Parts: sequence; C-alpha cells; structure tokens
Amino acid sequence: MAFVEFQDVVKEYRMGEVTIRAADGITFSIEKGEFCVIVGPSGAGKTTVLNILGGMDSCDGGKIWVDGKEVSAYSRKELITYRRYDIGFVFQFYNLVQNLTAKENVELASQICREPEDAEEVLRQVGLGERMKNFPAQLSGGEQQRVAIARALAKRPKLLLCDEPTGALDYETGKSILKLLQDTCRNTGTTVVVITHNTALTPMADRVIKIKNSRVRSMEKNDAPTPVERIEW
Ligand SMILES: Nc1ncnc2c1ncn2[C@@H]1O[C@H](COP(=O)(O)OP(=O)(O)OP(=O)(O)O)[C@@H](O)[C@H]1O
Repeated sequence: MAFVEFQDVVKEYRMGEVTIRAADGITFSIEKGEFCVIVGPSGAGKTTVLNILGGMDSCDGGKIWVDGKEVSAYSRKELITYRRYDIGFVFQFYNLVQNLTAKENVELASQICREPEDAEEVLRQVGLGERMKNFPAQLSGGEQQRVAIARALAKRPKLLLCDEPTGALDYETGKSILKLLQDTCRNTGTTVVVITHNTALTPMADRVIKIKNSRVRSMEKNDAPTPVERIEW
C-alpha cells in the first residue's frame, strides 16, 4: 500500500433540491516523500480532495489511507488529532494571525504539537531570519506565504498540503514559493501535495494527478522532474 491511498472516494454537497458530486469515485496513490501536483480546471474537485485528505471534511463513500491508517474510518475526535499532528496546510491567502509577529505565528503551531521544530530555525530555513519580529502587514505577500509555510513545517507534518499556494502572488514570487516547497520536499523528505489550475507546473512534480469533472483523468509518475526555476509559463 502506498503512503497515501484514495480508493473510489465520493463526496456530495446537498443544497436544497440540488446535489453536487464534488468527488465522483476518486482513486489515486502517492508515495512517501513525493512532490505531487493535483491539477485541474476550476470546479473540478481539487479543493474537495485536499480537504478530505487533510481531515477537514469527511467523504460519503470510498476509503482513504495515510501512512497505513484508515483516515476515512476516523471519528471526529481522531480527525482533530490527525489534523493537529499529521497535517500541515498552506492556503492561497496565508491565513496568518494579524496581531502576532512572524515568529509568534510559527510558535502558535509549535505549541499544539509534540516535537516541534524551533520557530527561529524554521523561519531561517524559509529565508526569513531577518523578519521574525515583523507583523504580517509589514511583510510582502511572498514573505507572508513563507511564514505560513514555516508555520506548517514547524509541526513536522507527515503531509504538507498546499491549496493554490501561489494564487495571490506575482510570477517571480510564486516561482520562489514553489522552489521553497520543492526544496523542502527534497531536503526534509516531507510528502508535499500542491493543487493548482496551472498545467505548466506539472513538469516539476514527481507525480501528477489530473482531475476533471470530479474524477481522476490521469495519474502519471515523472522520473526526471524539472527544477521549478527552469519552468516558464
Ligand atoms: N461546501 C460546498 N457546498 C456546496 N458545493 C460545494 C462546496 N464545496 C465545493 N462545492 C462544489 O463542488 C465542486 C468542486 O469544488 P472544488 O472547490 O473542490 O473545485 P476546485 O477544483 O478546487 O475549484 P477551484 O480551482 O475553483 O477552487 C464545485 O462544483 C463546487 O461548487
């Protein structure tokens, strides 16, 4: 069994009379330490898949396995523990606490987990050694995203899940964030999943899962991924 397994996962959203099938039998696997890109057009079901994988939402059918454990069988309480210890999230709009400094934002995550990385050390790793005392409003978008990545990494997560992490950033800044994620994957062995609508990013991934109309269109392994600095779009 792979590190991450989705087996025929179904998710439906009911709104009055209408039911939307946001995941219509999704099956894929991801190996430990891979950099995986999930790509697809808007509304394809990417966020739905990421939210289910991260234990933020439950599924209506199928099974999910992460590191040998069946996440789809977890109780509500077990899901909280799973999110707290096993998952790091990076969002499009950073989701930092505005009245805390960069360092305090990272420490906030460290406080809720078992063997956190040192906040200052992880901020240095993401290139923010000189900005630890700054508040989010004093940082650029790219720097705020680096704080968010540091906050996620401080937990030493089994899975780092990133939902359109460059969606709010300009081209060069977006590239530097993707490079940071790719380097983190290589240097720490963290399994990283990035969702994006940008198909140009697929050469940088070890594994590409294409989603369309709530289903997996293809899954490909890439034995020679391209460093993101060599990709243009
Ligand atoms: N909480 C919800 N309630 C109702 N419908 C939802 C909900 N979340 C998602 N959907 C619907 O499920 C489908 C898949 O949405 P999802 O957000 O997973 O797509 P996506 O691929 O991430 O799109 P985008 O790139 O635009 O974020 C869409 O039709 C969406 O409208």
